[in-house]
Amino acid sequence: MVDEKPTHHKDAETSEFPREARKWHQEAGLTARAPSGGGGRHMSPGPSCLAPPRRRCLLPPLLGCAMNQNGIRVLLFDIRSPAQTIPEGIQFIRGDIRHLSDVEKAFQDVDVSCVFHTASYGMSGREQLNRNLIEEVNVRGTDNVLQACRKRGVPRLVYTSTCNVIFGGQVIRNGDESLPYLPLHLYPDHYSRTKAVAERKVLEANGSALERSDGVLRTCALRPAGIYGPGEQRHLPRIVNYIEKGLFKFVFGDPKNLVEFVHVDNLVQAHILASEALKADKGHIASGQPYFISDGRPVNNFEFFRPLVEGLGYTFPSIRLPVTLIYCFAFLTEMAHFVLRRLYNFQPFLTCTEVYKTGVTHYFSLEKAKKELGYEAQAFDFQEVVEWFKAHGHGRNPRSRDSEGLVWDGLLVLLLVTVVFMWLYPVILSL
Ligand SMILES: NC(=O)c1ccc[n+]([C@@H]2O[C@H](COP(=O)([O-])OP(=O)(O)OC[C@H]3O[C@@H](n4cnc5c(N)ncnc54)[C@H](O)[C@@H]3O)[C@@H](O)[C@H]2O)c1
Repeated sequence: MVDEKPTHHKDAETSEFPREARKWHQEAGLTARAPSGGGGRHMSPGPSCLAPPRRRCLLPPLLGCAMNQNGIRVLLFDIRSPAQTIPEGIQFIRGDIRHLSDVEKAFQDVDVSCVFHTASYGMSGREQLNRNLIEEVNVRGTDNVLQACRKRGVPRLVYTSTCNVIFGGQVIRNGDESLPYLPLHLYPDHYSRTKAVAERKVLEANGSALERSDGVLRTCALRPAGIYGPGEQRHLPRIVNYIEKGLFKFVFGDPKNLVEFVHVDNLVQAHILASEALKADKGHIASGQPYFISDGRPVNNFEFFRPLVEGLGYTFPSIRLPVTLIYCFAFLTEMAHFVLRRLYNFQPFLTCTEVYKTGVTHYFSLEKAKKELGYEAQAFDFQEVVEWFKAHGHGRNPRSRDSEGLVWDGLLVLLLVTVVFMWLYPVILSL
């Protein structure tokens, strides 16, 4: 994703999507503002950018929208078309980051001043198990972006990394950017491993010479916690699906285990601040630097989702299971997926990595981001997420019958008995 020279909304009127863009504006509550000249310090998406409950919480379009609102021309490069019609002033280019020719095509005939590399693959669910694709998108894709930046003389690159580049299932409390990467074999999943490899490549590319100018490429990486917001499409629909199917019957791990999340608007703000902090007038302070980004409020993973469960009219589970038991269950599910994937590529209930990410304490200090980027996390109410789901037809019907729930309860008990049995089997044999 790239931003360019400042543009005027008049230009945008002749852009590719004028009619749809107007519709999007109306749907999303977007109000076009006069361009600021492109160098604005406070480039916030603001409440008018994409107003709940209609908007979708997807980082690339929201970031593009925020930049665009400040009068900056934006090119959105993605393999998938945006779920919503994009606003005026944003041009969408379909392409595959795995193909250098696609990436280079996106840079043609434009004077790109900053690339926000947010594309990735394999973070959650069954995606996590597709190692080849994960490697190709996250590592080769990043190589292609770096190559295109150097070749086309792009001076700034902000990479959207993840806090998982230094988390391998170990307890981390208030960790900071001095924590080392893990040896590659210790990453619990291929997504985290490839994100770490890609982040290193991005940070090592800082200071490399540009082909078309005397300048150098300046890079930095943001390491967000789990992203949420109204219309988030990766984690929340899966969770709501489990809740609605009656599968959210237990929580696991110690209630004192803490993780953290970041509202998409805070993350958008962090990206904009990071791109500014790569400029000369900020002393290139972010050059070659990683930054943890979150809401700054460590919370128990399940408690974080309590407002969603209860807000949709369901009962928050009172059963609490040990992490090791759930890990065993996840391991068996992954094995079953491995064996059956060609016949039936089902969505695993939980993967081993998801058990770590949700059940083991890991949260990070925001001090560096505050000091060097000027990042300040705004507080958000989870109720807006609940309202989004309600506005999209979710929520328990009080008159609904519980028979389906009983079937799922039965299945769940059966699964747990199987797991416990398999867990105890070696112990029984050794007696
Ligand atoms: N969602 C989270 O909780 C979370 C947490 C930490 C870090 N991150 C990072 O934030 C970024 C955005 O997260 P997200 O959940 O929106 O990610 P996502 O998986 O939805 O993917 C981001 C975008 O990459 C695009 N993409 C995938 N393969 C592509 C390809 N081959 N060519 C071009 N585009 C391709 C997708 O279409 C999508 O629009 C990612 O880099 C992710 O690693 C996300």
